[in-house]
Amino acid sequence: MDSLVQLITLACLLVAWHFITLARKTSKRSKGASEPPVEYGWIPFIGMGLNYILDTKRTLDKMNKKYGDCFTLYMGGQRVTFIMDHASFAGIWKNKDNLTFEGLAEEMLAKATNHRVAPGHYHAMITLERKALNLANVTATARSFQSHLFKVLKSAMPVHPGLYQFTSELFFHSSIKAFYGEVIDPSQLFDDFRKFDKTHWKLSSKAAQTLMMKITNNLLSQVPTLQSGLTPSIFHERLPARALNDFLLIFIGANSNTIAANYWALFFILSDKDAATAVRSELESIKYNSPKLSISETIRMRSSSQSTRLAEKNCEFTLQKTGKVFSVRKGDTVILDGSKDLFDEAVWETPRQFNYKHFLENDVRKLPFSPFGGGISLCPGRILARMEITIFVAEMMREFDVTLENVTKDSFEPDMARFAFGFLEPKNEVKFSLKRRDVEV
Ligand code: HEM
Repeated sequence: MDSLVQLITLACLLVAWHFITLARKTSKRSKGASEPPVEYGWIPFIGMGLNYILDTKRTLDKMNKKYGDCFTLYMGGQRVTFIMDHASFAGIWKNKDNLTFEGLAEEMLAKATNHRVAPGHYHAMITLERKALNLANVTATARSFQSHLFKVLKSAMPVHPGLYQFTSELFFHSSIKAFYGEVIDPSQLFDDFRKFDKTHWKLSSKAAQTLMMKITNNLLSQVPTLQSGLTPSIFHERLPARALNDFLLIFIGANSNTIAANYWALFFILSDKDAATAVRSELESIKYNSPKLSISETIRMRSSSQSTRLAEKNCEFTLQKTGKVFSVRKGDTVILDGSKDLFDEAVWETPRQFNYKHFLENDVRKLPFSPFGGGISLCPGRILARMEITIFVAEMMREFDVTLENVTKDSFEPDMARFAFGFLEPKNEVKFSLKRRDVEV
């Protein structure tokens, strides 16, 4: 009996091996001359998928060192080509007929929400969102955000174990009120949001999907008619209920990025004497240069977003730094990752250190810096995000003397878990104290 089991096991292993070898040969066979080098990894089918999920940054750095600025990783049966030369991004973004975004975005949304939008629906939603986030609406939302923030700051401040939790709660409260109006009670949403925030980068996580549905349902039950905040102008176009859910979800999800950005901006400015002095002196005037520069520098230090495209046809692109032409196949995913150039010693004076002068002394258009993506998927919330961060930092520093306690090397460490999915969170909480300043605002 034992030997029969062994025989069957051996036969199964042989058949499996045959298919694995066949699959690997097939996927390697049609490699064209100008295709980027491919890394298949050791595990059949999964390929480099596990390495990438477990430690994205390390995997990309390793591959970049091995192959240069363009390479393909075979992951979960798919070919994903990475381009790490920022100078080449503009050309990719311009090629919007061959390299598209919508299908991928629908896929990501389906994974995050467990709901597949109707074909073409994502495009309709985003078009509406772009229209809604026009300058007038964004300015009104930012003003509303400022007044809600101000109200909370004026009231008795709750005690928090650390600056990140404090920032999250304060920002979430004020931004949700700014969007959905006075009727909403953000405290009913916050705990679920934080749980979601901790898991959402694992887009296919069941827990993240359940939490997101809970948050949107809670939100919808609180704001059935959407009578105030920014939302009425958005919903003039009457979306069906399901679309409304997706829509709210995108807005809520965007908070993850902005919260982390607010935190790091405040933290970096407060822990850098020069930056803090420059920002404080400008808060008294109407000139707001230093906060803006510090925010750009914060984004450089801690954003980790990628820009993703799907190849609709076989197509070619040129790597600007080397002039080398590469091709991708129809169906391949193309990911633009600018993280390496954000720390390039040839570009930044002190690449690993917060230095707001990086943006003072350079023409931003010439820097390898596009944290909000580009082309058809350029972030529609970028202006609002920058306004909110500026307001947050300004109000905090105007209202309080904020003292960071026990700042060590560990306090500067980002948590890399969210790398490639947006702004990095801090790995460690920083204790702080607040002393109200006696100023008229
Ligand atoms: C610091 C804060 C933020 C950062 C770093 C950020 C970054 C990004 C990036 C990198 C993309 C993808 C671009 C691409 O694929 O090329 C994106 C897309 C997007 N962002 Fe943001 N974002 C932020 C805040 C916001 C806010 C506040 C909102 C909404 C109010 C928002 C809404 C969106 C939406 C809807 C998309 C998808 C666009 C599309 O599918 O065409 N983001 N963001």
